[in-house]
This record gives sequence, C-alpha cells and structure tokens, in this order.
Amino acid sequence: MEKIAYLGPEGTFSELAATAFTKSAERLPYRDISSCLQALAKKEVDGAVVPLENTIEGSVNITLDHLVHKHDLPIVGELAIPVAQHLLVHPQNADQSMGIVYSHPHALAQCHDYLSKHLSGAEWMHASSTAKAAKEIAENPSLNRAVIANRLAAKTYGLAITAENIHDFANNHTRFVLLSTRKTQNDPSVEARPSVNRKTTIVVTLPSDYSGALHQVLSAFAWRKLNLSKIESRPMKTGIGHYFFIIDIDHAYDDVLVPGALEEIKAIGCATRLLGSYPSAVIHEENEMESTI
Ligand SMILES: O=C(O)C(=O)C[C@]1(C(=O)O)C=C[C@@H](O)C=C1
Repeated sequence: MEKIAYLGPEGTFSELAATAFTKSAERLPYRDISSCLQALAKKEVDGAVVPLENTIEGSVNITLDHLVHKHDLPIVGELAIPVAQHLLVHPQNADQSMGIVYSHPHALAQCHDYLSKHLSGAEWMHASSTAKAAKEIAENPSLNRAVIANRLAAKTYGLAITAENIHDFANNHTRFVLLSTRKTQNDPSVEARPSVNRKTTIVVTLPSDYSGALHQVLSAFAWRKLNLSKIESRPMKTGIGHYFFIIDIDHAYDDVLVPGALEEIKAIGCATRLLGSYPSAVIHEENEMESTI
C-alpha cells in the first residue's frame, strides 16, 4: 500500500488534505513539515502532503523554503481545502474561562479578531500542529488551555467545541500539495475532480546586474497571455537583498507557449527551476470532503 507522510498527529488539517488526495493510502503522521519532506527524500514514504498557502495567513514559508533550498521533490497535485477553526476545551473545563489559547501559529493567526474580541486576556501558546495541541489538552485536563483545531480533532480526542467557525474570514482555505518522487506528473485523484486546472510552479532567480529584469520576466508571460496566479519573493539566505521568486503559472508546463516564455527568461540571464506541473482543484465546502469532520 502506498504510504503518505503528513503533519501529525491524527486530526490535523494536513491529515484531512491527505485523505482528500488518496483515501486508500496508508497515512503516516510526522512531527513537523521538515520531517515529512525528509521521510520522502529518504524514500521512507511514497508521497507527502504539506501545506503551501492559506487564504488569511499567506504562504507557509517552511514548506516553500524546504522545496527550494533543501529537496528536489516534485509537486504532483494540489488541493485547496476549507479550513474551519473551532475553539475546543477538555469537557471537564467546558464552563471555565481559559487563560491560554494553544494551537499552531497559523491557526492562531487565522482567528486573531475572534481572540482579541472574546479572549483578549488569554495568552497565545504555539503547538507544532492544531491536533498536537488538542491531543495534549485531552491528555492533561488540568492544563488551563483552550485549543483551536478542527472538528476531526475534537472528535478524535473527545474535546468539547465551545465556539464554532472562529476564523476571521469566511472563505478560509489552505492549499496543500502532494509531493512524490514516484508518481507521474498527473495525480489521478485530483485529475478526476470537477473543475480541475493545470498549474506550473517555477523558481526564478534574477541576474544581479540587470535593471528591469523582473519587468522582463513578467512581460515574457504577459505578451503570451499566460496568466500568473501567484508571484512571491523569498530571501535566498545568502545576503540582505538577495531574493528568488516563486511563480505559479495557470498552464501546464507542456502548454505550447510556456517553454517559449521560460527560454526568454533564461536568455536575459535568469536561472529557473521547475517545482512541478500538476493538476489543481478546490474543495469549496467542508461537506465535500471524503473524511468525516
Ligand atoms: O496544524 C494543522 O492542522 C496543519 O495541518 C498545519 C496548518 C498550517 O501549516 O497552516 C494547515 C492548515 C491550517 O492553515 C492551519 C495549520
């Protein structure tokens, strides 16, 4: 059976996403995103499902940086899943006010407005994942902590939901990617979804002594009418002011115009690297997810 690594323990959004990609695979929880990617690089698993970007919080930098700096692990599919955050407590503490709110930093940030309005006195405490926080308070009811996590975590760890849908913006989605060194470029589970699109993600490094290089990179796509759905700069980590760009193109790599655009970019001295050309789909509502939440 195929093995897929995800950020554990059971009940994370990453697990929900992994299930949405492939229900039949064996899902293996890892303590953090870098361990998931390392497990795939060492071929302990056949694939890894990791978060890339959230509607409210933006990019998951740890994933981007690992894909660019540490590993060569192709993206073979993408799913954006709905992220509904709830406030959970141990059932013994359902009537008490909690002094600490405990969760993954991204989950806390997605509920910033709610927390300032309803739990302004509470301290924020970071956990390695939403489900890790849920598991810990389930095991230690004496901890004076509320947790932000999903419905699956509440069910898995027997916690009470005291406030539902506390994320600050209704349309909260996180893009997850499936990475694999074995699969073909077409992940069949995403390919089979309605409204699937093709996307190509590249990393571009600009030549240092070329003014207007970014303008030229963008115009290589613009005059071919190739739509870009994302462009973001990240530090190269080699010195202040050194950046690379991650660009999402809304077309397949073998789309007739894409190779020409990339050749044009290379001709001005840019280095390019392909992170993947893959099918991409959005799951709009929680009830469209295969797993029970
Ligand atoms: O903690 C989890 O449940 C995760 O899967 C991680 C993570 C993230 O890294 O952004 C994934 C989706 C949500 O945006 C919140 C947290």
